[in-house]
Amino acid sequence: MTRDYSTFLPQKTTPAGAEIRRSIITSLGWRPFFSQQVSADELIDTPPVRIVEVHRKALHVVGDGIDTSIRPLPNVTVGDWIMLNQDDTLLSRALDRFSLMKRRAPGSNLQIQLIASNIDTAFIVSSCNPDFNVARLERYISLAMEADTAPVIVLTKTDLAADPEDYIAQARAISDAVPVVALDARGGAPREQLAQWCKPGQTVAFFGTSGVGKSTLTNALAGSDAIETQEIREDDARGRHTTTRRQLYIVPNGCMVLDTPGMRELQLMDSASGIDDLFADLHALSAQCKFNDCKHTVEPGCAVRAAIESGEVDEARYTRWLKLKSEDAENTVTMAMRKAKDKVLGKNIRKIQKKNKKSN
Ligand SMILES: Nc1nc2c(ncn2[C@@H]2O[C@H](COP(=O)(O)OP(=O)(O)OP(=O)(O)O)[C@@H](O)[C@H]2O)c(=O)[nH]1
Ligand SMILES: [Zn+2]
Repeated sequence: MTRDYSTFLPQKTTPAGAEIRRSIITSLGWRPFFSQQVSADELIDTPPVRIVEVHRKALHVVGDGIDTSIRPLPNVTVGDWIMLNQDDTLLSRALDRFSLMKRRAPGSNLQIQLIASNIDTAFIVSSCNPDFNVARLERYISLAMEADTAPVIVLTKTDLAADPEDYIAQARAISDAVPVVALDARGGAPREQLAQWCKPGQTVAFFGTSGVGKSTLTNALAGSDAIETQEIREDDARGRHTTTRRQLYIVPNGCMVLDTPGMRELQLMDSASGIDDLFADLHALSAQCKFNDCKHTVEPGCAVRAAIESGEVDEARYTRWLKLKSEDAENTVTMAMRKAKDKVLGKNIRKIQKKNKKSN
C-alpha cells in the first residue's frame, strides 16, 4: 500500500482523506518538532512510529496502520519516535526528543535509566494519607523540570482522608509554578479535573509510588477499566506493585497516557537545573553569597543562611534542597568518572587488539 506521508509534514495543504490519517498520527503525539527532523523522502521510506512499550526482547511500536513488535534498539525509551525501516528494523532512526526523564538506575550498578520521553505533562501522584511526603514530591518535580516536562501534583484518595485540606496546603506550598489537583481517582471525575492537560495530541504520564492510584487514573482517562488495579492495605498505605511496566495508552479523546510502575528508589543525576528551577528562590539567594563556591552551611556571608536566620526561608525546605543537590552532584560525578574509565578501557582494548593484529 502506498501511503501519502505528506500529511505528516508541517503545515501542508491536505489531500482528500488525509485528515483521518493525520489525526491518527497527531493523536499519537506527532508534531512539527518531529516532522522538522525528517525529509519528505525519509517519511515515505520509513514511516514514523512511536514506542508505546519496551520489553527486554522487543519494542512495541504504533503508527499509521502499524501496530507491531520490533527488535530492541539502543538508547531508546517509551515515548520515543522512530523512523521505521521496515526492511531492517535495526536501521530505524530515533528522532530527537523534546523531553526526556531519566534517573540513576536502582541498585549499585552505575547506569542511567531512561524513564520516558516526549511527555508534555508529568502528573506526580500522591495519596492523602501518611505516605504523603514533600521530599519525594520535590524529587519527582525536579526530575520533571530537568526533563522539560511540566509537573502537576495530583493528590488522590481525598474521599478517604479526614482532612485533605492539610495535604493540599502542603502540596501547594511546594512551588507556585506547580499546580495541585486533589481528587478521588475512581469514577469519571478525574477526566474533567485533568482535562486541561489531557488535550488531543498531548502526552501525559503518571508517576508516584505503588498504590497511589496511577492505574486508576489512567483508567479514568481511558473511560474503561482495562488496566488492572489492586486493593492495597490502606492501614499502612503499602501497595502491591500491580503495574510492572511502563506503557503508553491512547485514550478516546486523542491524548496519550503513560502508566508507570511505582518507583521505590528515585535517585537524581544530571538534574542540577531541574533542582534550581524548583528551588528558584534559594538558587537566586545563593548568587548573593560572598563566596562563589559557598556550600551554604558554615561560610561567612552566606545569603541563604542569612535568609533562614531572618525567617524568610524555611529551614526544613533548605535541608531538603541541600540533600537533593548533593545527591545529584555525587551521582553526576560518579557517572562521569565511570564514563571516563570506560573510555580509557575501550581505548586500551583497541590498542591491544591493534598490536595483536600486527604481530599475527
Ligand atoms: N477510595 C479511593 N481509592 C483509590 C483512589 N485511588 C486509587 N484507589 C484504590 O487504590 C488501589 C491502588 O490503586 P492503583 O491505581 O492500582 O495504584 P497504582 O499507583 O497504579 O499502583 P501500582 O500499579 O502498584 O504502581 C486500588 O484499589 C484503587 O481502587 C481514590 O482516590 N480513592
Ligand atoms: Zn551561601
